[in-house]
Amino acid sequence: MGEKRRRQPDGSAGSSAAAAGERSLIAAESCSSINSQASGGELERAARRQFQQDETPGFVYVLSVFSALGGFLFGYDTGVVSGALLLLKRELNLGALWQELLVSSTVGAAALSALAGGVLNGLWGRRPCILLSSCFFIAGAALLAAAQDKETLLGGRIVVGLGIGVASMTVPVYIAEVAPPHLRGRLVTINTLFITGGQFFASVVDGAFSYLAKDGWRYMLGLSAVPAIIQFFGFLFLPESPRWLIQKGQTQKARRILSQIRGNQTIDEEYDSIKNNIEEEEKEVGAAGPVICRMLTYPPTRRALIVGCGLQMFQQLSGINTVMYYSATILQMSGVQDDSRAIWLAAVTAFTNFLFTLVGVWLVEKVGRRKLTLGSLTGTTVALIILALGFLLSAQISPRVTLNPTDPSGQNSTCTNYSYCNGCMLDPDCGLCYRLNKSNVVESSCVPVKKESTMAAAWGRCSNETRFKREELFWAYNFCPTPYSWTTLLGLILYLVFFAPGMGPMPWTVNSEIHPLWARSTGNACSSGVNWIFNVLVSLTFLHTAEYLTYYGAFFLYAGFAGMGLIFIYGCLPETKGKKLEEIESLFENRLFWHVNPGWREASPSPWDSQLQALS
Ligand SMILES: O[C@H]1[C@H](O)[C@@H](O)[C@H](O)[C@@H](O)[C@H]1O
Repeated sequence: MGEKRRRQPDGSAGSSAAAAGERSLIAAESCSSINSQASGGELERAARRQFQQDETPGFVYVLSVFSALGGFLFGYDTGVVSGALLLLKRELNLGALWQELLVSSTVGAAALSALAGGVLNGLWGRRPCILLSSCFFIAGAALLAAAQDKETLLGGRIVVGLGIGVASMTVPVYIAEVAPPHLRGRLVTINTLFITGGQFFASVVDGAFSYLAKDGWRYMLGLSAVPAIIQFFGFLFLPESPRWLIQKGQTQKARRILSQIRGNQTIDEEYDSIKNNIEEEEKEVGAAGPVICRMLTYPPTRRALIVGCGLQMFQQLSGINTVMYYSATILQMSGVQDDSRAIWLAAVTAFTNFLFTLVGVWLVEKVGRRKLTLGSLTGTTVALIILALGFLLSAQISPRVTLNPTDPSGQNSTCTNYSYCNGCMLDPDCGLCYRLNKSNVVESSCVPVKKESTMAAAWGRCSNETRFKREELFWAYNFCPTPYSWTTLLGLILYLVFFAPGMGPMPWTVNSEIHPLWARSTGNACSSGVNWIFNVLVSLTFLHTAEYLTYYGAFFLYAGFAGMGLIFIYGCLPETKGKKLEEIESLFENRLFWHVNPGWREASPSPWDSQLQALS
């Protein structure tokens, strides 16, 4: 199979590209004869414009945007819950266990349904799976908005999670299968742009409805029905992936859809190449036995699976979701005291993530997947070290506890045993009550936190919010007032600036393209499952990790994981930019880590590059 692929013209982007290329060549030639003075730059731009016009009919964008609504819902539903919980815990009197259940049930359900989504994608196709996920989103939103008790809320969050899992594994695959090679990376990355856009929108909605103390959460959780309904009706009219149809032998329908997607181009060569590839793969790997077993016993697909799952694992191990889910807490720890100010600053964090994912959309087809991921993870590692140093500095100059009041009920509390704020901050049951003299902490005491709200102490000077504010007392839960807070803030911003363009989107983008068609659904199901499982592990253990290792220890740990990720990516991730999906399997013919394959570093020339070569 590798042999045959090598016989294909190197770097060619397929038949449609060739056909379109011919037209662009003619166009560019006539252009140069009209104006023989035209500079190389103008000629290049003209050829590129012409080529891209022919190559990318608007329909591909319509398909991508409608399917990426699944990404938007993934981001919205995972992001909105933190704000909704602030209101819910007061209205329904939710304890810590129920709060954790409402957050992690969604992510757990997403992990299971992403894994099951592989089978469904193979059996039913991509379109029914996208429709199914929008049904889950609509049903979940309705349940949540109408919930009268916490059990219904839990049911709604599980249903939403089922939708997220199926969408997260299907959408990138669908977009990759309908996109032309030169735009595939960019279009799949748009899905992650929609994820981070959903997270940002959720934080704005959280901020806006946080003032509506009664029922505000119903709007927050129910609003996601709107994009889900749009997606559902849109997809009733949108087509199945032609690659999946060819695999299932529905060749006539596949041809019709392929020509609809490719607009005015001839599709014969693209169609033949997909079809030959499927036939060859069946001959070589056989069609018997479960797909996962065939993937594991055939070296190129086994390697692609390791790379795909490894990328998703390191994405989560570098701590993105502790930063996203706990950004309000991190900001409070760095000294932002007010609850609603922290919510709005968390919206700024989400916006930074969104904005820099946009940079990734722009860069992915320019610098390629490999360089983008390596650069992004290097910056992320440095930012994690800065974050950790910020916490370390804060811990080292942690203010002393100077007062030791006794519990009026006579009970012994561990809080009053701490002599420094740092110990007090790391104990989830305690907070620091203090006064400020200029910027120095004075008259400080470590006392138990109220059970119902972390905004005040259980007893003593800081137990009544309005009173202690009037008396110019401050209450610090989860943070210590120090002059080094800005280091943490800087680390947080730098983290997002580096993470968002590469490590955020590339694991999804690369996974959508590295598996051959017969293994694509299963490969993506496994890697998305790994993503969700590590998401749960990292976000659920964050607070405990911080308790045992301290905050700086936790962030040094994530920096260590990110460093390991760098070695993994350097040794294993090939460049897939500009390659046809059918060509990519040959990149995994060599053993991982064996030597860094020189072919990996440089992307093959893009289709219009070869046209320009022909012109010169
Ligand atoms: O790629 C996405 C994105 O980076 C999100 O911000 C994050 O919350 C997800 O876990 C991740 O998979």
